[in-house]
Amino acid sequence: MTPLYHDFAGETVVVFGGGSVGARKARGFDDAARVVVVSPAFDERLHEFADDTDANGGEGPAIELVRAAPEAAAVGDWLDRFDPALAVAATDDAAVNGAVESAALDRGVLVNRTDVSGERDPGSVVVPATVEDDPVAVALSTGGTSPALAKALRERIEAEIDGAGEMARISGEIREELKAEGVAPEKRREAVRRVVRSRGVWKALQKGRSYGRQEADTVIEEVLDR
Ligand SMILES: C[C@@]1(CC(=O)O)C2=NC(=C\c3[nH]c(c(CCC(=O)O)c3CC(=O)O)Cc3[nH]c(c(CC(=O)O)c3CCC(=O)O)/C=C3\N/C(=C\2)[C@@H](CCC(=O)O)[C@]3(C)CC(=O)O)/[C@H]1CCC(=O)O
Ligand SMILES: NC(=O)c1ccc[n+]([C@@H]2O[C@H](COP(=O)([O-])OP(=O)(O)OC[C@H]3O[C@@H](n4cnc5c(N)ncnc54)[C@H](O)[C@@H]3O)[C@@H](O)[C@H]2O)c1
Repeated sequence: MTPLYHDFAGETVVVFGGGSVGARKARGFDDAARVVVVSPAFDERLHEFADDTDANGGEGPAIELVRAAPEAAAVGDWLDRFDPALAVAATDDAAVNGAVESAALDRGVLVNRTDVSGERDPGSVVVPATVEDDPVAVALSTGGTSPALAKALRERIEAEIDGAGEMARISGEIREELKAEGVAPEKRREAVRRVVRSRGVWKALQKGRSYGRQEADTVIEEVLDR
């Protein structure tokens, strides 16, 4: 398994199965993609998300619900209808999940099977546990071996990367500023490395962005001997 970050903007994700797993997967993709859930019944959270018309930048419901229970042989037609970039197999019917997998693979559509772990067909993807502090994103997988461990590790990392989003913005800014000032690449790299590793800057960020930036400037002055 090779981890990648994929941009689903403007794409469709179709989730087969509207139970608790289908609801979690749909929610995971609805910020970026148009999400359609095909199922004969829907977890109550899905009704709430489907009603949340602000979530999609005001452009219609975040999640569309289609009430249907396709048989295995009909799954391909549903994929042709929605032309998704990713299909998620989250029904409680292994034959239907299997059909989602093979119909998707036939069409070159990425597929996530939620009801199997371990070895899978080429072209299928695992959905990792994720922690986000925009623009920083951490994704973690146990290769399908232990989703419960993935969740437990995700909770640890959540605490660990508190403030990382702001740190990314500040250190990115500093990098650009030092470049513009013509600071030699070696010095510039050292300054940025010291900032992202500085306990003082991380601590100051807890109080707010400007405190973090101020502390970072002190670190830079030291490195540049100014
Ligand atoms: C990370 C996360 C993302 C997400 O789903 O959004 C995710 N599972 C999460 C939680 C979770 N899932 C399960 C439990 C109960 C405890 C347990 O059984 O261990 C818990 C924990 C809980 O709920 O507390 C049960 C379970 N999961 C799978 C099976 C099928 C099987 O193993 O055969 C069964 C058994 C069903 C049964 O036997 O009934 C399969 C998969 N689940 C995966 C991802 C993929 C591998 C990820 C990896 O490589 O680690 C994979 C292979 C396929 C996929 O879905 O992509 C999400 C954490 C979200 C978070 O961060 O909180
Ligand atoms: N990946 C994970 O993290 C994870 C966690 C728990 C369970 N699972 C597995 O995922 C599957 C779903 O789990 P769940 O807890 O959401 O189950 P669930 O029973 O709550 O939901 C299954 C949904 O599939 C729908 N469905 C049934 N036949 C269908 C069809 N032909 N087409 C479309 N939808 C159909 C049902 O109406 C229901 O809404 C199970 O097979 C389970 O083994 C995976």
